[in-house]
Amino acid sequence: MNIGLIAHDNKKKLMQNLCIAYKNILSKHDIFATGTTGRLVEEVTNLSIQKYLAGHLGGQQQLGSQIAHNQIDMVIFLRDPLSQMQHEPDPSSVIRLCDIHNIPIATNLATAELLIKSLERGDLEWRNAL
Ligand SMILES: O=C(CO)COP(=O)(O)O
Repeated sequence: MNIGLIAHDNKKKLMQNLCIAYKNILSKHDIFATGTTGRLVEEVTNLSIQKYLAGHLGGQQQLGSQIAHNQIDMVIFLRDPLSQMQHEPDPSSVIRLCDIHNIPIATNLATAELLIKSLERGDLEWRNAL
């Protein structure tokens, strides 16, 4: 499965901890991430991550483009609903593209954990048949 990761600045530590906790599952999949999120996760997990540009420099659009081509099977977008920075792109375009292609997307920790566990159970295998 191809997994997309992106986190607003205030959620990057949470993304690092999530990826540490589920490193063994994530390591069996191909991970794509916006630049800073990807670098920070790599630093703490040694996972190999294909990194886009930084989110505000076009990385979010690069991820969106892959989603638009239905090439991403699951997205974890840990967004900050309370204090999103001015330079941080709005998540709505990514969420919209996921909804167009029926791609599972988690925007908070609870759903992210459910999705990662579902990966391990093979619940998303139907995406291979697309
Ligand atoms: O901008 C982002 C979320 O809006 C994420 O991009 P970075 O991972 O490069 O910080």
